Amino acid sequence: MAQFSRYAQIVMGPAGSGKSTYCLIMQQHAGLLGKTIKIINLDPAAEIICYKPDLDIRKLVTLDDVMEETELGPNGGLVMALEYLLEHTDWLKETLDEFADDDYIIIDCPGQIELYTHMTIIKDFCKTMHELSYNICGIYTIDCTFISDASKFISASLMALSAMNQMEIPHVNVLTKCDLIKNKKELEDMLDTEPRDLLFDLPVYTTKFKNMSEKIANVLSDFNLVNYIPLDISDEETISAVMYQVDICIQYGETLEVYPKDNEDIEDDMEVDR
Ligand SMILES: Nc1nc2c(ncn2[C@@H]2O[C@H](COP(=O)(O)OP(=O)(O)OP(=O)(O)O)[C@@H](O)[C@H]2O)c(=O)[nH]1
Repeated sequence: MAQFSRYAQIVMGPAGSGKSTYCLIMQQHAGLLGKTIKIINLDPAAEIICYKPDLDIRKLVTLDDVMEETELGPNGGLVMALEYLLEHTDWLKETLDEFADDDYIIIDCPGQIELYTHMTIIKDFCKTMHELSYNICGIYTIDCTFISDASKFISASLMALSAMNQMEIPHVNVLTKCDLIKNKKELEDMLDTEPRDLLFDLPVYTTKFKNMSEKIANVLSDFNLVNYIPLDISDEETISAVMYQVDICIQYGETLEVYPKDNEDIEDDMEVDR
């Protein structure tokens, strides 16, 4: 079995779901706690990014390069650019080796979900990272409006499930943009409710689809397959809670002390120290 000495998160999710913002927020949060998080941009088509990448696929290859040199369109070109990266793991390794051994890495992926739901390219990238001793947790970002009613909840859960199933790495679903939710209690209630108990809210188009949705919701409930952690970027407590969950997933033991679950824990620790 591979021995991991370094840690990383790979951030996946639909276009515009808040992947880059998540990376920036986690980097800033770690900075406040005296930890360094390095961010890798894996999107060769990215134009404007809200953080300064520490490693950037665009320095090796851009989507425009690929499209100019081949007859491929944007989707084929994106896959080819990622394949090019995997053919140049020396470049990747060289840059990663410049990071300190205890630097934590967050990898920001492109928003084309087929990359993690039915293609193997991102999975292959994770295998390469494993070979470079990184233990990786998959973060799947879902815009909180994507689960605002029962039918959206089922669709979003199936989407997250396909990524979990395809990637086969520890996985955390993060519900992004929760700062935009006015009724936080409603969100909390929804997250506390079993998927099968959300069905009363389901619009009934045909009996066939209602039956199918019920069956899917029952499977989600029975196997406790998909859970979401809310992230409100204006609330440091929720940022800590996400980090804590990820740390547990990849057994990042040291950080359990550095990223307490919430402010009460910080205060408790201070009491003990006194
Ligand atoms: N209010 C609020 N806006 C957010 C949050 N996260 C992202 N956004 C906004 O949503 C838009 C998309 O955010 P990004 O972080 O670029 O999303 P992305 O998933 O990286 O986008 P792609 O790389 O294009 O797939 C931007 O306008 C962000 O400012 C959040 O937590 N709260």
